[in-house]
Amino acid sequence: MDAEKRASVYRPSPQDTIIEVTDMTFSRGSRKIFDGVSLRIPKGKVTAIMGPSGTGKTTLLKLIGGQLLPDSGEIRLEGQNIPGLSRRELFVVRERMGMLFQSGALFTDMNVFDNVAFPIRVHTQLPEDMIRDIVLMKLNAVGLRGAVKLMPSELSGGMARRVALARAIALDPDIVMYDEPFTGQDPIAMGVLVNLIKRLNEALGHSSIIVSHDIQETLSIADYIYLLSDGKVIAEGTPEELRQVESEKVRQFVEGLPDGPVPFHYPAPDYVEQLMSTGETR
Ligand SMILES: Nc1ncnc2c1ncn2[C@@H]1O[C@H](COP(=O)(O)OP(=O)(O)OP(=O)(O)O)[C@@H](O)[C@H]1O
Repeated sequence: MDAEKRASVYRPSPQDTIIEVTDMTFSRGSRKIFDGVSLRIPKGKVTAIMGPSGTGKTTLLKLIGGQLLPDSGEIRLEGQNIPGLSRRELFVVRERMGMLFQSGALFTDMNVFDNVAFPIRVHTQLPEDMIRDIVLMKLNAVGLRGAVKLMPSELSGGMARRVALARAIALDPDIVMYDEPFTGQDPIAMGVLVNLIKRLNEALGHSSIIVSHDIQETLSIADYIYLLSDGKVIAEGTPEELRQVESEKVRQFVEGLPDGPVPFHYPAPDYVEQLMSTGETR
């Protein structure tokens, strides 16, 4: 890339950063998941964290949310180091984070209204009439105000995901984290969610972080992407930039190829030897 082009390329700067991860390491047993990762999540934008399966994308969201502690390094939310916070401080910081996890199902014994009201009731002392207005506003934003009285069992998969999204934004978070938001959705529901995530990001001004395997959908709404592999950031940039990177590893990923420099198989002993051996496999 020539100097003039490079100068015009967008990079998150310290001024527009909401989360800064610096030289972070994290291991699970003897397996190093992160080996000195540094990245910035820009304010008000949609940032995608992508990479091969098992590379630690969900783990990164949990580290940012303070559910896991890194072995070393910093994870700063506008200056506050999340791993260094007390439980009480973390509770307050979490009000600023909305999370939409794939497994984060709705409470099945509560109707749509109570599901969305739940975090407001836990985190605030607001009177019920104000809670009602907020819940209706959030449901309206995801197009489901009319579903307010339904039980989760009466919703389609796409509707349930949108109610979960209304719940994730109930407290007007500064950051919304999405873990595989499109998984299991039919193409129409997926398109609705893709648009919704982008629209809400623009309308509400929060910063979105998306972890997803749905490469084309994610690239279509991401402002900035970090590609993780082997415990590190191996590429970053706008969707256009990543599409132009020539590294085979990046190409394999951006083009969604099942195999390439990043192997399909999780590291394993030799297959034939394992089948022939009588040793422990479980
Ligand atoms: N609770 C846990 N205990 C031990 N190891 C775990 C645990 N959760 C995840 N891991 C391991 O940590 C690594 C990273 O997992 P993680 O779920 O963050 O990956 P990912 O990139 O989100 O994967 P995928 O794209 O398949 O969802 C994997 O090797 C996984 O086996």
